[in-house]
Amino acid sequence: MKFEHLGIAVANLEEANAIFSKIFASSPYKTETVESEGVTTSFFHTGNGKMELLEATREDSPIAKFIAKKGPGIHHVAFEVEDIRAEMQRLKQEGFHLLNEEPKRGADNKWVCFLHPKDTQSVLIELCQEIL
Ligand SMILES: CC[C@@H](C(=O)O)C(=O)SCCNC(=O)CCNC(=O)[C@H](O)C(C)(C)COP(=O)(O)OP(=O)(O)OC[C@H]1O[C@@H](n2cnc3c(N)ncnc32)[C@H](O)[C@@H]1OP(=O)(O)O
Ligand SMILES: [Co+2]
Repeated sequence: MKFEHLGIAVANLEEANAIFSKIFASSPYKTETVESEGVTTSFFHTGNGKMELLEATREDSPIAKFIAKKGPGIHHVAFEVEDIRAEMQRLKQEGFHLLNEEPKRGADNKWVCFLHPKDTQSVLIELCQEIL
């Protein structure tokens, strides 16, 4: 498993892009809306992995709920795997609760699956695999 990205929940993507563009001295390399998750994302390259900023597109988005409860901040950590179905099966057998039973299409050309934070020390973990 390899670190892939850190997901940051933001209230205003334009403002957050401006802040992180100054920090990284570069612009996001892409912006993408994933309607199934109710988010618009932007991605920055970092020296090691990526940073994903997420703004809610609707009130029932996980990002809208998170911001309403906790405010903007670190939302999830994503790890790349070679075979997402095999990892999902392995982790399910280990007793983790998967938040989706089938891989779903995420941003930046990935299949994704989330583990429930109640099993992972309150850290939402995303598994992802490149869509070939
Ligand atoms: C763009 C696509 C993709 C990519 O390609 O990178 C993404 O990153 S999409 C990211 C957005 N999508 C998701 O987060 C999907 C998975 N998340 C969920 O299914 C839900 O958000 C959740 C984690 C199951 C929580 O939903 P729900 O139970 O409806 O919300 P509550 O507000 O009632 O929270 C219950 C419980 O969980 C805690 N919580 C919620 N979010 C997080 C979080 N990000 N990290 C840690 N803990 C979280 C919340 O605080 C509650 O805890 P208690 O108060 O102790 O009960
Ligand atoms: Co993500």
